[in-house]
Amino acid sequence: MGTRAGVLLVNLGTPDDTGYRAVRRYLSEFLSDPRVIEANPAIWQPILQGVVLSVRPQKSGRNYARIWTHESPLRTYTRSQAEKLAARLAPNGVAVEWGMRYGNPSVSSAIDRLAAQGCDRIVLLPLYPQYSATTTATANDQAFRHLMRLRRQPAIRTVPAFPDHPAYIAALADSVRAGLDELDWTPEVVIASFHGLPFEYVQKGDPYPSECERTAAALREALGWDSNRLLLTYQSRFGPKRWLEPYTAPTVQNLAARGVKRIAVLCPGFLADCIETLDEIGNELREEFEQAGGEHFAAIPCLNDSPGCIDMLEALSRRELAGWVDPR
Ligand SMILES: C=CC1=C(C)c2cc3[nH]c(cc4nc(cc5[nH]c(cc1n2)c(C)c5CCC(=O)O)C(CCC(=O)O)=C4C)c(C)c3C=C
Ligand SMILES: [Fe+2]
Ligand SMILES: [Fe+2]
Repeated sequence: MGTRAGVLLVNLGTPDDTGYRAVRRYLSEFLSDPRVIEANPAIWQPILQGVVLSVRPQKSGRNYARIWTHESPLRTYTRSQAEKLAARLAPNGVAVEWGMRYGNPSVSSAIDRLAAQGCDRIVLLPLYPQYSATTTATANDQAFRHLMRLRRQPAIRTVPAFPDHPAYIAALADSVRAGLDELDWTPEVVIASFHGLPFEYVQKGDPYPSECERTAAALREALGWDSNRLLLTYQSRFGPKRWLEPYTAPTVQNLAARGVKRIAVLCPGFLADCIETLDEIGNELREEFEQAGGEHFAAIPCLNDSPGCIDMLEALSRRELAGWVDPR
């Protein structure tokens, strides 16, 4: 058997459909991950399986239905990113697969598909620019859990988070310029809204907020903007505890209350549009801004499968493939 390298893109995951059962199954897997909810399972599981999963899937399912195409957008974009990256790396004989930490296609099945293509060396690329134990680490955990069951284990390299990688920042800056060029108005303020995290996780050592700040700082520099023009906020608070601040929604409502009429919002922590960007920002936040007196609201799309995003994935992959395949 020769040697072959493969790249595995790992994203968060998404329900198979918007119905109660599928959303419940997905949320149950997601919210049972001890990397995500760091509570004692003996206490958390009864709460999760009881009150949380009897109410939340209905509400989430309705929200998913508002953004659903023939499937979840997160799945469409992650698949397309993998296909386009595969075309870039095929000349070097590198295989590319994609998997989801929760739901389908699973990380295990993706590793098996790479092995079936002869890959004995795998680059694991979690699709999160900013490191968090709740995302990056659990994506890698899931891959290693599968390797524990393999007699013939591939060699593995994990791609570190890339909060200010030049190709990432260039793609983001281009996406902001393109998003604003489409408007016939100019935003007074642009908001970079990142997914939030319980504050306690940061106190325990999760470096996530400083990674978000690195991204915001690099993006400001690329655009020539200061911190009044590009604000950093955190969205998607879940549960009663304190999460990272400032929260996105109250920030936007305060801006409107202070007379700001025109804002644009981007979500740099998400490489693919999903419920959090299309619905929570594109629908809910827009309504909240308008109800508070705002007049113009633009949601800038995620990098998705844009050429800039594929350039970035290719650069990250090639750096980690060094020594495994001939450069270019
Ligand atoms: C305690 C709960 C959660 C933590 C911690 C958390 C961290 C976290 N999540 C993302 C990226 C995504 N999250 C998405 C959806 C989502 N997240 C939570 C909860 C926590 N996330 C829930 C309950 C949900 C489901 C949606 C809902 O019911 O409203 C998604 C979108 C998935 C999709 O199908 O579209 C992404 C992507 C990051 C980056 C992060 C920590 C940094
Ligand atoms: Fe989340
Ligand atoms: Fe949300």
